[in-house]
Amino acid sequence: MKHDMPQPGPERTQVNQTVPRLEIRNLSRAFGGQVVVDHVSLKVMPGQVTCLLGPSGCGKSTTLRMIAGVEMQDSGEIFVDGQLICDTVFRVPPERRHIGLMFQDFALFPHLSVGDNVAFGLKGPADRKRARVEELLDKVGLRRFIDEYPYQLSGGEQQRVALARALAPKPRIMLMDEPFSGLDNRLRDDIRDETLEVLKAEDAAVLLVTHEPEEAMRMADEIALMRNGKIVQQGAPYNVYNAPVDRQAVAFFSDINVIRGKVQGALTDTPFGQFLAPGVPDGAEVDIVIRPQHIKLDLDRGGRGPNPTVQDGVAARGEVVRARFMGAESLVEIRMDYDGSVLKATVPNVFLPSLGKPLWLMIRRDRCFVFPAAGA
Ligand SMILES: Nc1ncnc2c1ncn2[C@@H]1O[C@H](COP(=O)(O)OP(=O)(O)OP(=O)(O)O)[C@@H](O)[C@H]1O
Repeated sequence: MKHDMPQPGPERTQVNQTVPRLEIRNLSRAFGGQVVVDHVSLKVMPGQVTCLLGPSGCGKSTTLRMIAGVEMQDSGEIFVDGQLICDTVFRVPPERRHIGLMFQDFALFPHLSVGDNVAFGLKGPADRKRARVEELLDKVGLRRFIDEYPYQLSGGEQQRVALARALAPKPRIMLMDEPFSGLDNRLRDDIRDETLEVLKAEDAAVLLVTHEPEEAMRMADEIALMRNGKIVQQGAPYNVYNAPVDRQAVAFFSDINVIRGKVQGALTDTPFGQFLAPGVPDGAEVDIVIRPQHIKLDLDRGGRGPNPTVQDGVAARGEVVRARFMGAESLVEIRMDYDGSVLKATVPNVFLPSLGKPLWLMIRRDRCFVFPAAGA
């Protein structure tokens, strides 16, 4: 098959808000018979940041490398602005894809000034190049360093120069692979916010790879949650966090508590009251999954707890087996009277109960997820 089509180029770019800037369809790749990317499909619109989020080794970087063109897929297609740039036969070479790259080891050229680093990928008359370099250094707040050398800059400043360098040729797509992982925590938050602002202003479509849920939540318009080479869920951070597809998806974002129950008549009884389990056959087990911040604690009043409510259901009693002060909150672990299991609750830091103290737990029913029991 021969594809005869014009090559993509920035000068031909027309922003079309209905055609994805980047689209991959059914991208797959195996190494030595082991499938590491398995029919991955996603779309990124201009000006949108999508985070490919997943544990180490799930195939995120391989997906990014195929889009960049430095790795070939075994099957599937890649489109930019609706035009095919790569399938298993046709392939636009990496340098003609107009894709900006920013990786963790973003190394600037040490022998070039900051200005020359940013100008590196630019073509055209010197005054136009200079204007673009100044514009970008302004955006990242580093214009004053234009004639300095990388070694004179802090890690965070170097990161911002790397961002300016990647954006200088006005890439239509930016691929970022764990770009902030070399920075310390406080600095990282600032750089993330600044980077986001610059990326939005440049209107590139951004695909950012990370294994950190906080980073994805902070940066992404859309999260694509990846596991074992597949995208298991995709959506706005709010939806992925609040309507997870399975127990593992909940656990990827936070600690979890699991209460197992047996289903009878689409309901399951628990010490916290009944839960709906629609579509689950009688006798099957379900896991009721709840995050520690959605467990409420109440004091024991001579062996009695709070009255049941519609929102929080019935209270169940337990005893504190561990309480740790975490700064903004305390993590309290409670051994439950009903089966000896230990549930975790996080509460604002003013509350730090002593060991052995009896407490009553209530769970936010609207924040519980009911899934078929894992391994059942
Ligand atoms: N060139 C290669 N040859 C053989 N195996 C590879 C190659 N590249 C990646 N792999 C394997 O493919 C799997 C996915 O790797 P990949 O780097 O895409 O994962 P990742 O999700 O980006 O992980 P990390 O966050 O640790 O970088 C891993 O098991 C890795 O060892």
